[in-house]
Formats: sequence, structure tokens, C-alpha cells
Amino acid sequence: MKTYQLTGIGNAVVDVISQADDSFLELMGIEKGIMQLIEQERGEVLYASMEGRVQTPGGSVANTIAGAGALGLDSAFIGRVHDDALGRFYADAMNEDGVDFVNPPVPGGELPTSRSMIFVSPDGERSMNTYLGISSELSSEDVSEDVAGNSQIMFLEGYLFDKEKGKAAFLEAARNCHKGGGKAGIAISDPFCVERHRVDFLLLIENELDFVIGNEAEIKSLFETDDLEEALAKTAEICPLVVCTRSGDGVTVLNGDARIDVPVEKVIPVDATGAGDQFAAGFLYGMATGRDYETCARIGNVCAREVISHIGPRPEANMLELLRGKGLL
Ligand SMILES: OC[C@H]1O[C@H](O)[C@H](O)[C@@H]1O
Repeated sequence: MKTYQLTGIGNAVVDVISQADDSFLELMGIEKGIMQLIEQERGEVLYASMEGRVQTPGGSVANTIAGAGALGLDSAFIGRVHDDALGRFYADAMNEDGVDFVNPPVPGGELPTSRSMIFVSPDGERSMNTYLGISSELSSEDVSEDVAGNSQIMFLEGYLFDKEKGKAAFLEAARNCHKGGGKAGIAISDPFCVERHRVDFLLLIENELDFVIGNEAEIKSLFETDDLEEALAKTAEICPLVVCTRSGDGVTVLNGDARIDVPVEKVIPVDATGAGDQFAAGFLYGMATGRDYETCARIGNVCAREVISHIGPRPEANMLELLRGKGLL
């Protein structure tokens, strides 16, 4: 059995991206800057309204894994796509990017491959409208014990925590990863998802996970507080490694009693989609290759900065070259 330096479990989503101004968002009833879940019919209406649309593989943790794969990690992604045109496109794209898309597209059934209609505003903010389809049906059956047991780092996507079978799959994946000597962590993904499952999130983090990555809103949501420092301290009490991305305010890493604050250069994004995902790709690449946490965060920042400089959630530049140029490799 192959050993993976990094394995991710998450929603496998095809992104359809177009640019739109704020009045268009208002007209279509789209809330700016968040991920909203939609039904299939609304997806079709939004799809038809998109001018100059671009189609690309997305999904939060999948973007992270693709980014880490592009940096040279032996990586695998576990997610569900239907055996339809979008699903085959997705699986092929992951494999072509050098990431093992572990489970083949699922034949039969009624739920199609997930897609997200993403509108990018002139200020670079992205508004995601996601029809989840088959991807959120992920269960323990999709997570091979062998793959989890042979993963040095397992990265879970908080969005999948919305269903009981997703929670069960995460628990098993983390335990099997630990049995094989690996470390498991989670991208919190969404404060609203934490809102719905706070107790289970906290139990998973405290009892099963070695690290957690989230933005300010997500970390604060874990402990229902507006005080980031309080939320960080409480998260660090239950998890050995806490990584908090704070937009223009940089990144805070808490590792036991040690704290590192790494600044970022503020830039106006072309498209903010995937910023957190690519930060995680760089950070986990650093972890997998034995770098200290400050370097991990700096690598993450370079990866995030690259992805927001163009449309789409995955890197376009040669990231290894870019990082070498910055003296980070
Ligand atoms: O984090 C960005 C990703 O979240 C959504 O799931 C989209 O697929 C997009 O690629």
C-alpha cells in the first residue's frame, strides 16, 4: 500500500466562475462574500445567468490537496462524484494534477456531481452558491482504512460535518490515521456549520485531532465569543496546534504555550476564492516536510497570495519556483 504524505476528505465540487457586480448579486438575491447552499433548480437559474463562465475543479479541502500536490507532496483526495460528465471531469482533473482521486465516480443513484456557482465581484470578493448533490453523502464506506492508515497527515473538511455519516467517517478516518502513526486535523470551513454542530465539533477537536485550521470567524464561533484572544486560548486548551488566518492581519499559530504571529502583505485580490485553502496547502506542505511553524505559515501566505492574484481556486504559477525565489525552500 502506498504511503501518502497528505490525504484530504472533503466535498468534491466543480466550480463555475464568472464575474458580476454587486447590483447583479442583489438582483439575483445572492448574499455577498459567503458560501450559500442552494437547490438544483436555483443552480440552473444561476448557471444560465453567468456570462463568460469558467469551469474548474474546486471544493475547499480538495483545493488544498491539489495545491499541496502541486508542491510535490504525495497526496490523495477522498470525495464523492457521480459518474456523470462533471464527475468524470473532476476525477480526471485531480488525477492529472498528480493527486490520487481514491474513489472512482459513483454510478447509478439520482444525485449528480456537486457544483458551485461562484460570482467574483470587482473588489475580488467571491459569493459561492453551492448545490451539494452527491458529495455530501460521503460516509465511512468511502474512507478506506488502508488509505487513512497510510496517511502521514489527514485533513478533514468541516463542511462534511453537517451529516451524521460525515461525522462518523471523520472519526474513523482520524482514528485509522492515528493507528498508522499519522496526524489528523480539520479545516473548520464555516462558522454556520460550527453553529449547527458545536458540541460535536469541539468533541472531535478535543478527542481526535492534532491540529485545527480556521479563520477568525470560525475560531470565534467554536466558543460563541466575539473575543478572538479568548477563542484562541480556549481552542489551544483542547488542541495541540491551532492555526488562525486573520486576513490582512496575518496568521496566528498556537502550539502549546508557544505563539507565533506572522504578518501578511495586504493586497486587493482579483478573486478571493481558495485563499484559505491554498494557505492550508502551503502550511501542510511545510508540516509534511518538517519545517518549523513560522516557515509553514510563511509558505502558506505565499500560496494564498498567489491564488488570489487570478481567477480560480488553485495555483497557476510554479509554486516551488515562487517559494524558492522567496527563500522559503
Ligand atoms: O474554498 C473555496 C471552495 O469552496 C467551495 O466549496 C468551492 O468549491 C470553492 O472552490
